[in-house]
Amino acid sequence: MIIAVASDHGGFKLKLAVKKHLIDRGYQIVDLGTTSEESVDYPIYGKVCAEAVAAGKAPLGMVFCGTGIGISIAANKIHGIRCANCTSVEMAHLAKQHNNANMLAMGGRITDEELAIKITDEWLDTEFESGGRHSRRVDMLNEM
Ligand SMILES: O=C(CO)[C@H](O)[C@H](O)[C@H](O)COP(=O)(O)O
Repeated sequence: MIIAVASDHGGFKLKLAVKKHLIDRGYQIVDLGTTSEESVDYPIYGKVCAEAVAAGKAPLGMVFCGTGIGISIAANKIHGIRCANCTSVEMAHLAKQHNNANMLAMGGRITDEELAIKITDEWLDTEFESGGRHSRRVDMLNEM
């Protein structure tokens, strides 16, 4: 499976760590930037990654900034994107089980690499609980 990833400068190092883990797990990664810790603007990278997911170039996307907040806000501007900014394994579990989040955001200045990898694995390995109230609510989001 392909996963699109992107970050600003604040999430750059965490993106590299998570990217390595994803490659070790057998995923194919499309890295849409940034390419260093030089200061850049997170809306650009949230948008480009979300557009790749919305266009079907990758079924899932991951974005990283200093807090995960700005880049997730940017990603959620794109139709069809449900980007969850997660700081715990439980949030990652529910983001997939209830919200069917197709993008995960994390903050390089908030979450250390070890926890970020646990959050990533939980999000990837949890199934969406489809067919009931959660499907109805996700359908409502998709209609907005
Ligand atoms: O967290 C972020 C946006 O929500 C960014 O990654 C930055 O950390 C934040 O905007 C601060 O930016 P700075 O230019 O590195 O001070």
